Amino acid sequence: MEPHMTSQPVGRPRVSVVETVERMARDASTAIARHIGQTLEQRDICVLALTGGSTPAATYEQLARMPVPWERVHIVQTDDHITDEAHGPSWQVIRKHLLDPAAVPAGNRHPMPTGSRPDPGDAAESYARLLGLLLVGGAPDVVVAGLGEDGHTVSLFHGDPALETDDWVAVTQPYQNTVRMTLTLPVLSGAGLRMVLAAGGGKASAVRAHRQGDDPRLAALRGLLGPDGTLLVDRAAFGPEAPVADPHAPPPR
Ligand SMILES: O=C1O[C@H](COP(=O)(O)O)[C@@H](O)[C@H](O)[C@H]1O
Repeated sequence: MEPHMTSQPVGRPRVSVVETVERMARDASTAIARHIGQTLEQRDICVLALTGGSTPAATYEQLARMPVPWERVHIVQTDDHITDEAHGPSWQVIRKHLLDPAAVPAGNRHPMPTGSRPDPGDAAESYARLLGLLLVGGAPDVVVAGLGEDGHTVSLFHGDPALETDDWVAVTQPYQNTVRMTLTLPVLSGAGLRMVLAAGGGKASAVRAHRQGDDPRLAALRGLLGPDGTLLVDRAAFGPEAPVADPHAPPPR
């Protein structure tokens, strides 16, 4: 078994460190499947809010191979690009690595209406109405997010008004030449399981800033994780000071 480490100095955010993206995928998919099972013991359906990007693909692939009752699991998006295509690139990642291999029923797939130009504001409102029908207690059961090299998570960018709104779904200012649709902290922060996945040395500076304190660029990450969310990183994203491995540490809860 590959080593698994946890770094949690007193008063600092919880960061779980694993050696490889494969181990990250195993730990994250195990935690997600366990949370789905626990939720379905209480209710008829479970709602996963999932991000795109490259990092969670391996997690989705492992989750797709697990014995999950997908007919009772609904998939929504945390964020995506507004494009001229029918669906944004993040939905393509979720569909390719999870929905199709797991044969998630069509009625349980809820892509953001990001192709709905020319009025993204209306599209965001319609997605918020859908969430109002699906979510119990105003939050998904599980949130899986990623981390940008500049410290953003989902599509909540430092300085963007989407960080301040009470609306559940927002349209961002242009970021790197794209406008995004994103769930916001009021809906994301209430999820029972919140995991942010970060891999590779490009994320090390953002992970270090998060561990060190209250850098304003990391406000979205802090808000999403809250006191009990997990930032799960590989050794490269943690940086050279990664703690000594504990091969017996359990996956994060
Ligand atoms: O820009 C974004 O990037 C992050 C991280 O992507 P990754 O490819 O490095 O995993 C992604 O999670 C986020 O949704 C998106 O806005």
